[in-house]
Amino acid sequence: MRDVASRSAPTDGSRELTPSEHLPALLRVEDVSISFGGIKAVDQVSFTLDRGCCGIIGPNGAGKTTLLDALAGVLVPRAGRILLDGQDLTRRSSAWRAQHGIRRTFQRHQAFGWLTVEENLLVACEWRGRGWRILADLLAARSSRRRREAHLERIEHVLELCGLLSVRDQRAATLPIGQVRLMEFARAIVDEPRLLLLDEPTSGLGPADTERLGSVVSELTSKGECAAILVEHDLDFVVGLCDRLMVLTSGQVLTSGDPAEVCRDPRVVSAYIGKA
Ligand SMILES: Nc1ncnc2c1ncn2[C@@H]1O[C@H](COP(=O)(O)OP(=O)(O)OP(=O)(O)O)[C@@H](O)[C@H]1O
Repeated sequence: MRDVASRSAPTDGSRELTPSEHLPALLRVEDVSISFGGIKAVDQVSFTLDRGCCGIIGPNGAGKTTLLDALAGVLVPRAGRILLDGQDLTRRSSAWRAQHGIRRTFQRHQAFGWLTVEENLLVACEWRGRGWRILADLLAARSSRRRREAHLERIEHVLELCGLLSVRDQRAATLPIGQVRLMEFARAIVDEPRLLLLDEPTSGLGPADTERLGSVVSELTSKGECAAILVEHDLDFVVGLCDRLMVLTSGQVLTSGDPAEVCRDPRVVSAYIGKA
């Protein structure tokens, strides 16, 4: 089965359109399959993403998290390929992918509880600083002190965006779950990712924080600073935020395209929304 989720692709998934027919897509997923024993968790899924935000919805067990795991390098597909800028990363590690601008948040939070909020973000910046961008970092800031200052400036900006300035010096373990999740989101965006993979980021957030998170994702993706894939059960949030929507059922792409149109698709209504 082939499906397409690029910003300007048609809803029937019949043809891939990228900004330039000559440039490779930011992300290309080709016939990816992942099994756990006899369970086909992801079954020949294909799509491309160049920019914007692509939402993935589907019933429990549809394969959404497994697909994100494959994109993040947590799982290796049994078949198929994943390409970033045309480069095959199917068998690359999570660390390699992170160094190349892929960031992931998890359904279950993975904070460094003993570090402060600011330190959690600093870890993300400093780690990347020792990676492939070290030369750029060295040119931008000739001493580690100056590099640290640049990171702190960026962190300050991201903490403000995410409404976390007032808790910057608090240990992550002492925060309520909503703020921990916001901090993890902040940590994922602090180092200016190219591809953001968000797994149920609104889980545990109140309405105000959900709105804040949505507006930050929208700002990042609409400016073209990064593209995002959003797995989410909150359909209103997904439809409001995403410019593409892909529906997974039993590991396969049921349909993809414009979110409002996809939600009107009778197959989606009966398989997912349940109001046929
Ligand atoms: N580590 C694992 N071992 C065995 N089976 C697994 C494993 N992870 C996922 N599965 C199975 O793979 C299928 C897809 O699971 P996955 O978690 O990707 O679905 P999902 O769409 O993210 O569901 P949810 O919305 O509940 O998070 C399910 O049948 C699940 O039970």
